Formats: sequence, C-alpha cells, structure tokens
Amino acid sequence: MRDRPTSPSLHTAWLNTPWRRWYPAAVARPAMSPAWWTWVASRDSLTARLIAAADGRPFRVRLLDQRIGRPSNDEARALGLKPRERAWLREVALCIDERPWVVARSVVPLAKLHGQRLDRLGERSLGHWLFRQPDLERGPIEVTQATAGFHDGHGPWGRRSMFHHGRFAVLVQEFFLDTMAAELSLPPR
Ligand SMILES: C=C(O[C@@H]1C=C(C(=O)O)C=C[C@H]1O)C(=O)O
Repeated sequence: MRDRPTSPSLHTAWLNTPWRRWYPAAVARPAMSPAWWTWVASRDSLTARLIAAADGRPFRVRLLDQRIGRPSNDEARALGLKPRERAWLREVALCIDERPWVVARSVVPLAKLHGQRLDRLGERSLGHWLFRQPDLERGPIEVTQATAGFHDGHGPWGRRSMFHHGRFAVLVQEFFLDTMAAELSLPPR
C-alpha cells in the first residue's frame, strides 16, 4: 500500500534536486567545516542527535512516501541490485517544530526485508528501531552535495550508509537542509 506524500512540494523539490556523486566521507572532509563534519560523519542515531539539538522543541518524522518500487540506478548499484529489481522505499522529513531539517530516503531490497514489517513504522523513526538491534552494523559513510538549486549555490550535504542487522539490510540516505543550517547557525558548508 502506498502512503500518500503528506508534503508533495517538499517531496518533489528534494527528489528533483541533482546530486553530485558519492565520496567516502574522509575525501569530502577538507571541503567541509568542522561543524558540518560533526553532523555528517556521526555514526550514532541522527534521530537522537536531532532530538537533542531541538532542545525540547517537538521532533517529528513526517512520512512523505512509502511503497514498494524501483530504486534509482544509483541506489541499485549501491545495493548490488539488478536494474529492475524492486525494493521497499521510504521517504521522510525529519522536522523540528514542524520545520524539515533533514529529508531521508531509505531503500531495502525485498530479498533483504526478511519479514521485517517496516510498513508499520508510520511516523516512528527507522533509526529508533535500527539502533535498538544489538547486532546492528553500519557500513562506511559516503557524502554528496547538491548542486545549486536548494541553497544559493551551496547545496546541502547528503550522506548515505548501509545498515545490517542479521540478514536485513537497508541503505539510508539523509540530506541536510538549509533550515537546519540556519537554526544551528552552521556555515554554508
Ligand atoms: C537511521 C536513522 O533513522 C532516521 C529515520 C528515518 C526514517 O524514519 O525513515 C530515516 C533516516 C534517519 O535519518 C537515524 O536516526 O540515525
């Protein structure tokens, strides 16, 4: 069942943003301020970090879209999928005070779901479930940056990594937005 996007404008804007290719985080580090590096390279839960940064303001996972579909070619390559192989796709906005700070897109090959009923997650954080798994393993973090369009010439930073829990595997992609930079007084890059 497809959960209808609750914010088509944000959903469309983000999906239509051209992103550069992905780099190992360490390669991108020289181009990134230490303040951003703290966020982009952290290996713990982004949900937990955002809740802490919200400093008591309400945090919400806003479900934009969730369905079985075809990953992008880039995602299929990262997941080692055949070109037309389908996957479980989830897109959310992580919001503080109803303002999106991060948009995220997670992709699980159907063959890697192993009975996990993630369609029941709704607006609970995927991270909240992932970081409760004692055998959770996180792969290396890769970084990208949007080309112009989102933010006067400086696109936001994006990051992705694989999470493994037993035979379950998910590619989690997170894109940090201007709202977050402004709220936390982070530099453009
Ligand atoms: C992986 C995490 O889960 C977060 C929550 C997501 C969701 O609910 O779909 C997606 C990406 C993450 O930003 C995390 O908190 O670190």
